[in-house]
Amino acid sequence: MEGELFPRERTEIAPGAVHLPDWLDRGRQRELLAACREWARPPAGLRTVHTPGGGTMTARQVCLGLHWYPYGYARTAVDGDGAPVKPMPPWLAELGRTAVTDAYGRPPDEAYDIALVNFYDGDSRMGMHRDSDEKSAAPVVSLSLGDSCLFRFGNSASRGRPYQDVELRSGDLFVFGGPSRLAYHGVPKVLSGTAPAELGLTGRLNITLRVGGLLP
Ligand SMILES: O=C(O)CCC(=O)C(=O)O
Ligand SMILES: [Fe+2]
Repeated sequence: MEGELFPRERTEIAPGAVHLPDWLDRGRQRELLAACREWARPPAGLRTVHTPGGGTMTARQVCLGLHWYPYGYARTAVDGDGAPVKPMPPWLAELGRTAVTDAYGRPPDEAYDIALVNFYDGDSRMGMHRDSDEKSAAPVVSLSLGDSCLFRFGNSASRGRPYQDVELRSGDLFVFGGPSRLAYHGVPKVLSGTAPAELGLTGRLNITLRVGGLLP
């Protein structure tokens, strides 16, 4: 919703977890969307992720820099077509650095070298989980495009309460690091049909930027 009575404000959801609404302007959102469409193409393109327990993730995913699979990182799409993962573009690493600087008032110590792009259609969700396969403690940077969603941000001890639900809209930035780096989080609901019409996206894209601490 635009033109609302009170502008949405920067909010610290938990220590080290910061929501910056409307961080990307429409032009930047369009550029990112165009890039996501290219990354989603084969080889090593968008795929369905299966978990070892027999589950299927409803959000489809493509990775850059290193390929995430449940539960580790590889240089090739080991659970997809086996092709080498696409490189992390320097401009995207720079966007991660700028995001952390804006969220925390100081730049990160390390360079962003991994991106996970998740595509959610109207029925997709993501269960509560921690981003714990990275060796670096650098904050996770999350960018949202398209449909809004309910993002659930919890605690580091369990998937349950206490947690807070935040609406993430197209262009929003969410950064979680420090004491919140290993907090459980998930996406219980995508709000279908809420994407800005001029973006031309049905569904939701989320891009998380991470520092692996894994490359030599
Ligand atoms: O889609 C989101 O907002 C969260 C994605 C996420 O948690 C992940 O990729 O690990
Ligand atoms: Fe995550």
